[in-house]
Amino acid sequence: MLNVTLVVLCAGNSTRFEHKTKKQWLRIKDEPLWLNVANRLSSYANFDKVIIVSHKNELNYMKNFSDDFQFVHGGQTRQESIKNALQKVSSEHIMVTDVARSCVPKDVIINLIASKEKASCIVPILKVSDTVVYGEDTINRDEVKLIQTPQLSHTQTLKNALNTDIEYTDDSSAIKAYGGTIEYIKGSIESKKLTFGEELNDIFCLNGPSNNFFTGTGIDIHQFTNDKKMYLGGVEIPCEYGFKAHSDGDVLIHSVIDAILGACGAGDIGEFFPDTDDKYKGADSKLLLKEILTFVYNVGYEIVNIDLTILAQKPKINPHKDEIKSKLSELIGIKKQFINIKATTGEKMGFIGRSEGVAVQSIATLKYYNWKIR
Ligand SMILES: Nc1ccn([C@@H]2O[C@H](COP(=O)(O)OP(=O)(O)OP(=O)(O)O)[C@@H](O)[C@H]2O)c(=O)n1
Ligand SMILES: C[C@](O)(CO)[C@H](O)COP(=O)(O)O
Repeated sequence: MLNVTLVVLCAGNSTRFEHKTKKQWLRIKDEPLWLNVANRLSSYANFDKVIIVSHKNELNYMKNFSDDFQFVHGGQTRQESIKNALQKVSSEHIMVTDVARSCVPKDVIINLIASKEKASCIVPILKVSDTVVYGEDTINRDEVKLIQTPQLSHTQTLKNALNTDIEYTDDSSAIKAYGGTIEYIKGSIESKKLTFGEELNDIFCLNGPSNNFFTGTGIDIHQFTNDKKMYLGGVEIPCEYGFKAHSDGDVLIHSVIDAILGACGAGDIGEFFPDTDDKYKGADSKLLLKEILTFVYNVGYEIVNIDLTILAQKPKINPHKDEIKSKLSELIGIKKQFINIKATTGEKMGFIGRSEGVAVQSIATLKYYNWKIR
């Protein structure tokens, strides 16, 4: 073993990226970028361990993709994320990389490892050939270094250096401020960081997503109660009953949420909004759907269509179908033509037929966000 742990930082919010999908979740065929980076870098060297630092909302979902890595929660900042990972590192050295640097070549990894005893922190850099102006002054460009990742640090020195309230933008700045030594090696233009949306055009080393479609089903059932208003698909339906539930009881939205989660392999509504959590008591299901959609878009999907069937003896659904479709279209952000609503009674049989409650079955189809054609 190398006595080096690889840490892949994937806990950022991709705020400056400004795409619906976060950088770390762009698909390369069927592989999210974070997994592509982790697999590729770990194939270049025999790391003791590979740690993936994940956004707290995405950690459980990430675990579905690989058993080969250890997953830890990220923090509010890049530095906090590294500190969380450091708690799990026992090797003498640590290599920290940004998932946003998706095309780091093998020779950079090999050179970092070969230099590991030379200083507290080994840093790949690019020199600058353009004229550089700082404020009003043209400065000596030979003195300018563009600092890249991955950086390889002595683990204990990095721990000590980050034991501070000062926020550093990279590991080497913290180690330098702590008094550690730095060794610069040649970086690579291929290690360019993906920060802004338009920089996607510069990523040549990666294929786009596969054209696969993903289908999920959802079923929800709620019993009538006469002390609540009835909501179906975010629309208030005039009826003597509402639905007994921890939330507002919008059985249609709950069923659609489960279908969407099913299509992207993300479990079910209860895993996101436990009915034991007081936070969701009386919750507006439109907001729950909004939260699920943010998650689903963040992790790389788009919604193609939704088809659903409402099983209800009462109320009559037909007069409300169009309004429900319009509301769903507005909430989900797909055209009305991609939403279909069917309704059926229970023919007076069973709990539907006896007008004890309503069930909704939904099917959702999803595809990957195609970042290559934007
Ligand atoms: N709290 C954070 C913030 C950032 N990162 C990671 O640090 C790297 C560099 O950050 P950046 O490229 O700025 O990514 P984001 O923080 O996602 O971008 P933005 O600042 O635009 O939100 C990325 O791999 C990012 O996932 C992290 O693990 N934890
Ligand atoms: C660590 C880094 O990639 C070195 O250039 C850079 O400082 C990260 O900055 P960000 O604002 O967190 O993207």
